[in-house]
Amino acid sequence: MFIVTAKEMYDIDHYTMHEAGLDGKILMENAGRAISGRMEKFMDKSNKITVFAGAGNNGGDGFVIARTLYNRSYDVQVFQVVPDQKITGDAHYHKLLYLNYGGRVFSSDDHGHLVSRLDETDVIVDAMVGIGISGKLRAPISDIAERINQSDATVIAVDVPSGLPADEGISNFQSVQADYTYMVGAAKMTAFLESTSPYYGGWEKVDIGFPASSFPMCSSRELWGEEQYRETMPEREKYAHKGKHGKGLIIGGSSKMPGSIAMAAKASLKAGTGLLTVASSETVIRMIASHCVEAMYQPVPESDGYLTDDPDLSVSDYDAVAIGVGMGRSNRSAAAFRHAVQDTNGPLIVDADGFYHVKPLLDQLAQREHPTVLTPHPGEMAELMDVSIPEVLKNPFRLSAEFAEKYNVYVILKGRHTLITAPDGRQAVNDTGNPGLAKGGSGDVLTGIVHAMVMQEQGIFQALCNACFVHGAAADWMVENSRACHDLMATDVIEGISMVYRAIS
Ligand SMILES: NC(=O)C1=CN([C@@H]2O[C@H](COP(=O)(O)OP(=O)(O)OC[C@H]3O[C@@H](n4cnc5c(N)ncnc54)[C@H](OP(=O)(O)O)[C@@H]3O)[C@@H](O)[C@H]2O)[C@@H](O)CC1
Ligand SMILES: Nc1ncnc2c1ncn2[C@@H]1O[C@H](COP(=O)(O)OP(=O)(O)O)[C@@H](O)[C@H]1O
Ligand SMILES: [K+]
Repeated sequence: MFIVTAKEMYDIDHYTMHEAGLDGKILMENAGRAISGRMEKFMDKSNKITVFAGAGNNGGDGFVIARTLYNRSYDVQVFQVVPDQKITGDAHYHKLLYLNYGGRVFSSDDHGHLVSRLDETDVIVDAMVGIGISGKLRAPISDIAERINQSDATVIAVDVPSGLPADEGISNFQSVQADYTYMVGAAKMTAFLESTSPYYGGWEKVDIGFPASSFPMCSSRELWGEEQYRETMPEREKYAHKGKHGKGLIIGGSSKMPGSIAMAAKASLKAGTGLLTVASSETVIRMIASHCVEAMYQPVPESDGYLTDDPDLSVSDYDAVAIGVGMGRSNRSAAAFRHAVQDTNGPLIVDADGFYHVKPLLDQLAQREHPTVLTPHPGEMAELMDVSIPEVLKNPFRLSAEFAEKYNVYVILKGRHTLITAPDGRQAVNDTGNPGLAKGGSGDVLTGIVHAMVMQEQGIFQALCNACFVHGAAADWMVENSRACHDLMATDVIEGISMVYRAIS
């Protein structure tokens, strides 16, 4: 499923109507029909349905929904939230059809009727404003949005909850709070931002006949889910040997944080790494070796509990190197990062305090021949980019794309909706995971899975998307079957990897 900005959606519309030749009235008919069919799961014939229709094509969708439901004998009324003369074009055509079928349209200026109808309404259809919104909701629609939000009815939004644009970058907004949103044709960016996604309620996408080819032409952003995982995740060959599945190195740990590297190492092995070496201090190795007996261990010197560089550590001998987990921010470790950045001869994954150490090396990352993968959460991303955390949360798509391109890195911006960005601008949002992951150690597990995935036979971008998918799906499986969000531990997530691999292939 593609994720679009308003411009990209309008480009898809334009291509469909003007290149492929499908009439806009038919698109609107398809949208309204698809949504009215699906929303029947929220209601029965005894329910009262009230459609709020605006002036644009979003309102047009509302008139099609009203006609379709009216024609199926539902008790439907439409409240038009703009004067008659504002309804033009395809929306006007569908308003007339609805009237010709016997439907009734009322003005939202008739407050008495509006209030009494809202009191008895079971289902509200919000078709006031879609992706054509500019700025904050204006009166009277802003007042009606408030009334809708106070009502007890089930609120179904058409395309977007009125008040939200498709694009990221907003902070001052007012929106209808939907229980469920039917997004037309493609998912909209704001469905994945922390501040706006809750207004969508549950959601799904409805297909209305846009040519499949129009989406990749206009957007390079997609939602990554089970379908994409199944399509891209490589099978293990019958004659596979351990060398085929990656000889990996993980460098990290400090005496204060020995567990991080243990979890990353276990997750890497669980996720499929053929042969794993853990480079850490002797102190850390003594603490963790019995917890991950499958790994090999390479002691490196330490100072005051922090790793220092070991010039004899042959990072170039490995297929992928992950560095940073549990390492801390001591300048004693800086040389170890320079060494890894200069000499690693394959994908290099940097996580956690590693960002502190690679920030001065970003220009060197840009010159690397092999992929570099950074896995920050929003706080770490803000620090890397010298912007505030609210700025990152407001513009995750744009900031990730700018950073990835500038420094030639892959960025995994972690969160409820983890965003994966390639240096060429491709982006994917991972669909799996739950609040049980909001616990120290979850990120270390992700690093281990990423480390394993980049060594399997798949494109690097797919590998990162599949790593995020497996990480979230493992947590989901555990929460559905044997844990709750409260007690889910990062080590449980490692256990869940097996369940994902067994259940989905
Ligand atoms: N072929 C297609 O195009 C298809 C489009 N589709 C559907 O169309 C939707 C896009 O339609 P669209 O482009 O007509 O814009 P739309 O979202 O209805 O908004 C425009 C209206 O909103 C108003 N308005 C703006 N800002 C406002 C504010 N702050 N506060 C209050 N009002 C505000 C603005 O008023 P004005 O500024 O003109 O006075 C104007 O009346 C899309 O989301 C999908 O549902 C599907 O059917 C598939 C086919
Ligand atoms: N509410 C949530 N829903 C889904 N995934 C989440 C949620 N909270 C955290 N995660 C995931 O958990 C991981 C947390 O990583 P991070 O913050 O680096 O943790 P730590 O460094 O403490 O191990 C990320 O992969 C993130 O996407
Ligand atoms: K809407």
